[in-house]
Amino acid sequence: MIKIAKRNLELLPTLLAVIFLCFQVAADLYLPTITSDLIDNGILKQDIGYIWSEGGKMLVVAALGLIAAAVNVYFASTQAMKVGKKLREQIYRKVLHFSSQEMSKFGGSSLITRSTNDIVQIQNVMVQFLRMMLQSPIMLIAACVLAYYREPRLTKVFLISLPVLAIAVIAIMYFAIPLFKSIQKKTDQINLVFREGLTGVRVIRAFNQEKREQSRFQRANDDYTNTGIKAYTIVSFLFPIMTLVLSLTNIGIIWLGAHLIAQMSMQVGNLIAFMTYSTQILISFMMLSMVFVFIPRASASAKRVNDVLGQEEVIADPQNPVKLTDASEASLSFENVDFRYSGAEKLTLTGLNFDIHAGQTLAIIGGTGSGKSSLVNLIPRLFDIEKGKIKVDGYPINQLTQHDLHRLISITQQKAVLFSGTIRSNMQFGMENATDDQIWHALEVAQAADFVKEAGGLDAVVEQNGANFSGGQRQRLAIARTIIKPASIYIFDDSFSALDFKTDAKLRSALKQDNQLQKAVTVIVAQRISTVANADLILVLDDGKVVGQGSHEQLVAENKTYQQTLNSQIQKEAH
Ligand SMILES: Nc1ncnc2c1ncn2[C@@H]1O[C@H](COP(=O)(O)OP(=O)(O)OP(=O)(O)O)[C@@H](O)[C@H]1O
Repeated sequence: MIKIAKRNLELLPTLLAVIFLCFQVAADLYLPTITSDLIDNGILKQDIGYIWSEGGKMLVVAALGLIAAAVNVYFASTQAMKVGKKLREQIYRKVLHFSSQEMSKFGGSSLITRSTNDIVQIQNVMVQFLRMMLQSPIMLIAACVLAYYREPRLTKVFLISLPVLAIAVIAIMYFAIPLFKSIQKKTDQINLVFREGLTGVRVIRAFNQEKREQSRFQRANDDYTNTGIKAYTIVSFLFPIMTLVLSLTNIGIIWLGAHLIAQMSMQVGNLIAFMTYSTQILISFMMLSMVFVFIPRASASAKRVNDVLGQEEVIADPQNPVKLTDASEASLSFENVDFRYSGAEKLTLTGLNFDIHAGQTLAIIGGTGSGKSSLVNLIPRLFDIEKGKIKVDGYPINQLTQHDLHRLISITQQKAVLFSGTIRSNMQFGMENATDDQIWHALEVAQAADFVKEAGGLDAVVEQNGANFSGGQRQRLAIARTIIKPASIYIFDDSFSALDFKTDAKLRSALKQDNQLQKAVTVIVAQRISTVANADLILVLDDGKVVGQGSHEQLVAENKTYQQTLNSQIQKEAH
């Protein structure tokens, strides 16, 4: 919490919040003194002039206290909101740089909880800190001193009531704090189930699994609700205990005070003032204890937020990166590359060696799970290799900043991802200042122009995840976005699989004729031989190893795996 406060609170507004809080406390503490004077010197002596002047003073002090409180609330709340805003921005920025390893460490649902619910906990405690946490101790100490100064004989009552209250607060904290901490984890679980249900809603309905999913959600929801009920039930005991102690304390004070007044050794005004201070002491004590109940929950949240912000990136930029020059020509080479997913026993890819140059196409073919996507994901450094060297345009990729490396590469992932917006905004992801002509050209090459025209042109709406387009249309839009970006290496990871044979052939021939792509290296991952047959170099992958490498003709003549794949596909088509 302290770390977050230090980094994100602004000095001047925080200081102003504290200063106005002090004014408010001073006003609250001054009021009982005026009341006491008003009773002893005004009411008891029936001095109407004095009553008017002290009454006026009370009004002014109360009004000033109110204004100070309002100003304090304004600065405390705006600061807390700003801290929340900064934390959300920092988390989002950080997450955008996370590799898959870091993503899977936290999990998407937990990252959402951390950037919403956890930050709200921190915000709430920030407001409490700038109000109650500072106000309560100042008030508590000052009211104790002033009460003692008013009537030391009555302070005996506190020797019983304060320890009773302290024991009650400690007991409540002991039971409630662990529950508050676990509530955050349970929120993660609710989000996880909810998110899975939302993304898989069609599958759930198609398999008639609504009841099963509903009961899975209910379990997570019940778990969260029951923990919350338990925690707040325990905390709710604080108020009755506090009211009881407050009433008993007042009875004790009145009882003792009445004796002293009867003995003529104390004035009525003093008793009234003392009782006000006593209420202030007990309320401050309770506020302070409430804060101590909520601090652990917020500090658990702060830890969860700090864990994300402090996460070291597995894939880091080099300390002295090589600068890109315009002179370099497109090329891609793998030298003895081995790769393994973190925690995996077996190497996912072994002994990869190839070299490909501007204007050439590299195709990667292989069965499911053979390592095709893993291989292409190594090029933009989505994962780091264990051994060997990968060079893009002659630069070893680990010597470039990731920003520079990503400038050289344009990729269509296996699962086409589109963002909500318009066709134009999605295309501008590839090139920020793309003109309409450039966008239409990319759409033509990607065989997407026709359906985009039908959908209403470049301003046609794209729903979340591109849900208003078919799988094949989404793939073509993703391909167009890849093509529009000026790059040295164009990667299409199984991007043609949802296209029919005719569109696939037309698209590949348009890619070959495109000026931009002719100067670049094209990498195509595919399962269909027809998609890869025209490539300059074909890698045949099997279980992470290259079992064949060469042109289509060479592989047809010499490579068994390739021949088997070809035969099985010819037979399939014949059927
Ligand atoms: N993020 C990951 N963490 C751990 N293992 C992974 C990860 N992604 C893939 N794998 C494993 O690596 C191997 C290669 O997977 P990869 O996705 O590269 O295959 P692929 O040839 O692209 O398959 P497909 O054609 O089905 O897409 C598989 O055994 C898979 O289980």
